[in-house]
Amino acid sequence: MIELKNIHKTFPSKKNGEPITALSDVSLTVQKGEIFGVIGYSGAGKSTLVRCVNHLEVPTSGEVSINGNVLNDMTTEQLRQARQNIGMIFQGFNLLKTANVYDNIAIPLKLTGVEKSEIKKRVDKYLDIVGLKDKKDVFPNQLSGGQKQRVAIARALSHEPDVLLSDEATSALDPDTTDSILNLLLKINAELGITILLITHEMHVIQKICDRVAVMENGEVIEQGNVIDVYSAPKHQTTRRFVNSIFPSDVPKAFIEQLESEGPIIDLTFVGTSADQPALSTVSKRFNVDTNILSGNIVQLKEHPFGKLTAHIKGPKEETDKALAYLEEQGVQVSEVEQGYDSN
Ligand SMILES: Nc1ncnc2c1ncn2[C@@H]1O[C@H](COP(=O)(O)OP(=O)(O)OP(=O)(O)O)[C@@H](O)[C@H]1O
Repeated sequence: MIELKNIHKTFPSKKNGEPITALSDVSLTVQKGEIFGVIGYSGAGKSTLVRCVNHLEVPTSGEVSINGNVLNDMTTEQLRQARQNIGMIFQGFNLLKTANVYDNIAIPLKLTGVEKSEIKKRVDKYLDIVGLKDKKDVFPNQLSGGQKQRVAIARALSHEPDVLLSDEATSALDPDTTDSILNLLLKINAELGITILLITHEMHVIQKICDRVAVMENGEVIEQGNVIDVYSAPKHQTTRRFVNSIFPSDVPKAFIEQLESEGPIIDLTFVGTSADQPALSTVSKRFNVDTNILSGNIVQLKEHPFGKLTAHIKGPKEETDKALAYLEEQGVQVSEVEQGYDSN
């Protein structure tokens, strides 16, 4: 379990001005065995946060603990040992260019005192897990970006950590390669039970593999929770922007404004099995309203379908009110789109 309590991090300003606050009172708990994602725009403080977890950045104040061991209190030697339990992968892979794949994994193991026969066993085991058994003798410049990241993952796993930190590990990869690396992280989490804390600026990464998510802005966590809850009822404006970004509306604002005079425009969010229910179609049969779908899409969250429709409900106010209440009873999240839909 990773526990961050009231973390503050400031950096001295380069021009002797005010110190830069990168993290402000951040508290997070990542449960053992889960995949936890931190999302935010550039400069939100994500990298600083993830680097505080293994004390690559030492927090200005606040406490970091892994499996109950508080990193702040540790001696240099204790911290070195604790870090072996925390693997990390990076956007830029950080491989040794002059060493082949085998040595990229073997050298760090040798430096931590692992025996030669054990090193061979581990390199073989983890190259097999990442699907690169046949690339042992190859040098990094002969590998694709996805293969380089697989080597980096094997290197991190070879220390047999409980925790894997991922700092934008798929940001430099194309969409298909990103998906294959995300599938590999899912496999590692499921089969080896490794807890994963990842940071990203891509919603796709969150929805594909994360159980829980925290949203960061200006060095603060502005919202956190189960991915399904945060996606279906985002509270903060920035979270809504992220969620809307996966459902870009192609309905012209002027058209929506024109329709609004004849009845509400609503966003309907479906979670889990209710995504398959034709709730909207029953509404026009039960009540004196006409429904018209303006746009819609369904995405797959880690385990559940999650859909959003923008629809126009046309009819007398008392009937449209009843229709909206009925939809909510059916487990559909309904929110009225006011003054035209704006995906930003
Ligand atoms: N070593 C440093 N010295 C001074 N300021 C820093 C340092 N590292 C980060 N910062 C500042 O702290 C803030 C948060 O940066 P951080 O890199 O953690 O954000 P981020 O969300 O990871 O952004 P990005 O996605 O662009 O990497 C920024 O204002 C940044 O300029």
